[in-house]
Amino acid sequence: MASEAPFAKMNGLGNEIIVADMRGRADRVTPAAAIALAADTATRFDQIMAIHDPRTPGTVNYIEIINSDGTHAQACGNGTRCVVQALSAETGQKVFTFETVAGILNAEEHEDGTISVDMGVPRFGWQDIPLAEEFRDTRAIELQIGPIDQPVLHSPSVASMGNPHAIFWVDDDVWSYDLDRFGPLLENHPIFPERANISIAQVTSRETLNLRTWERGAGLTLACGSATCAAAVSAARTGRTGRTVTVTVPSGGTLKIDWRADDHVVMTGPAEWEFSGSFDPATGGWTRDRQDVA
Ligand SMILES: N[C@H](CCC[C@H](N)C(=O)O)C(=O)O
Repeated sequence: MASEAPFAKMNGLGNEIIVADMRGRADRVTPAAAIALAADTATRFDQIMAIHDPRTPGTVNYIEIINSDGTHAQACGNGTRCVVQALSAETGQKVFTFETVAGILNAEEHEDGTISVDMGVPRFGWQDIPLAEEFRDTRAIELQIGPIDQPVLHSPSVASMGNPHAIFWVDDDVWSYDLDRFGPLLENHPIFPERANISIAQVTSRETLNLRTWERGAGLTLACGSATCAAAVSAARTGRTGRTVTVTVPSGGTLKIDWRADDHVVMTGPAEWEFSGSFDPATGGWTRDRQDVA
């Protein structure tokens, strides 16, 4: 058995995150370990952010992102803020360049403790999402759920923030939809060969949105950073809002999204530490650090 690795249970606006310190070791967090940690109420999480030694000069760490079902994700905005806060608390460093499977990611902790993550450039081509068939205009694709002549949700915008997103626009309260019922059907719809994160968005002004997300591989979450970015850019490119918006997520918190003139999407918000422990990356067996016990 490999030795135990330190971890911190954190959250980004209620998005449940485990930051796993895998620096200085060659093993990986296994899908079995992820599934075991997700099944335990104390360590229940939406994503594990596994911090590994850097692979590329100019980056501080390689980060692997694992969903609660044991599958991998290419992006996790809320988790990235948690990684920044954990590393900043350890080293005092404020500006970071990470590498993920989707590329290079820059992030910065501000004086007030909030953290901005440059989530990169959104992609809108149907092959980039990816979709299973050609759609020239991904601002609204043909996809609906509910009765054929009276769909409950229809014509989502789709976007890639490194990971696939579909955003369904609604006029009324985002809470009036059974996302726990529609989410799994849409996540696994054949139009999305790599599945997709499914969101419902209500535009409340030129600068504000309400958003709920069913996450691929994790289900309903209290916040999803990359979905917030995908919703913000989709709202702007469909003329619903300007390029800077504040998005209210299910936890009641807000994320600020700025789709900059250079096409990069910058997400700003908080991160919160809950407790620390150590775990076995092969099995998910874990213990809480003693100083955390009241
Ligand atoms: N919670 C994450 C997104 C996780 C996306 C993941 N569920 C996927 O498979 O793409 C965030 O804050 O961006």
